[in-house]
Amino acid sequence: MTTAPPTTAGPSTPSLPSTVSSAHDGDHGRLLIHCADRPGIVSAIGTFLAGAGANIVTLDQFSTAEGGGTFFQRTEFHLPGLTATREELERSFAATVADEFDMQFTLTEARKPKRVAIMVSKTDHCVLDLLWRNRRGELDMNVVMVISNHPDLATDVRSFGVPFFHVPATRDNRAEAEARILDLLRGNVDLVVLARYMQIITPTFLEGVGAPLINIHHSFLPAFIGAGPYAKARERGVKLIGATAHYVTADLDEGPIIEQDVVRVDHRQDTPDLVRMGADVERAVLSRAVRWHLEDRVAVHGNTTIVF
Ligand SMILES: Nc1nc2c(c(=O)[nH]1)N[C@@H](CN(C=O)c1ccc(C(=O)N[C@@H](CCC(=O)O)C(=O)O)cc1)CN2
Repeated sequence: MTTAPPTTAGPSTPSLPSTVSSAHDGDHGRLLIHCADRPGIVSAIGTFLAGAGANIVTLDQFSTAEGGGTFFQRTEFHLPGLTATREELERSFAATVADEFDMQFTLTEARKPKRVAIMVSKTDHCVLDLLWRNRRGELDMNVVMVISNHPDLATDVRSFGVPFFHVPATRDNRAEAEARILDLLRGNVDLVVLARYMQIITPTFLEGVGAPLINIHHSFLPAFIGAGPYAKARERGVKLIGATAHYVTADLDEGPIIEQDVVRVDHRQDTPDLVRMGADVERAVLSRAVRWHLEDRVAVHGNTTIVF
C-alpha cells in the first residue's frame, strides 16, 4: 500500500482571476458606465442584465462624492450568445437605462481583442516588451502595426510578425508626418500606445485619430515633464526614479495617470545607471496600464482615472 506524501500546509496555488479563465469565453461581456450619482443605478443595470438573461460575474463601483458626484461602475457578465446579440443589447441599454440616467457607457466582448498600434522612436525596451507579452498571451490584443520615426527597430518588430512603418517625423515636418500616420491609423485601431515615441503629438492628431493614446513617460510625474528626465533626476539628486503611464492630451505629459511605479536610487548611480534601472520600471508600468485598458478597467474622471 502506498501512502500519500505528507501534505504540507502552504500557500495554495493562486487561482487565476475569473477574467483570465473566461477572457476567451465568447459569451463574456464587460459594461463600463459613468453618470451623475443618484439612487437606483445599480438596480437598473442589474435588472436590465437579468432581463437579458445575463449572469453578473463581477461588479465594482465608485462614487466620487457623497451624493451629487459621479458614479462609476464596471460589470463583467456572462450571457450565452452575446456575440450575436451584442449590438442589439447595446442599443437596448442605450435606449433604456443609459437614456434614463444620462449615462456614458461602453459594452464590449472580452473575446474580441482590441486593435492596437504602437508608436516608437529608437528606444526598444517598451515596444519589444509589449510584443513579447502579447506573443505570450499576457496582453490580449491584436497589434496591427508599429509606426516609428526611425528605421532602427524594423527587423526586431517584424520578427514578431507585426507590420512596421517608418514615417520620418521631426518638429520640422510634424504636420506632414502626422497626416501620413493618421492615414495608417484612422478607423483601424482601438488604442494607440506611445512606447517611448519622442515626438510631441498635436491637437489635430489627437482629434483625428479616433482612439485613445497611452504614453509611457520615463519619470514619476509630475516630476521632470518633457525630454531628458533621467538627466534631470541625476542633477536633482532624487532618491526615487520612476515611470508613469498616462492618457495623452494636448498638454505634454499631463494627461490622466493610469499607473506609476518607482525604484530607489542614490549617489552611486550615474545617469546611464538611472536609464538602465528606469527601463525595468517603464516596461512594468506600461504593460500594466495597457492590460488594464484592454480589460476595460480604466475610467477617466476629469484629469484622473479610476482603475477597477
Ligand atoms: N501631445 C502630447 N504629445 C506627447 C506626449 C503627451 O503627453 N502629449 N507625451 C510624449 C512623450 N514624451 C515623454 O514621455 C516626450 C517626447 C518628446 C518630447 C520632445 O520635446 N520632443 C521634441 C523633439 C525631440 C527629438 O526630436 O528628439 C519635439 O517633439 O519637438 C517631450 C516629451 C509624446 N508626445
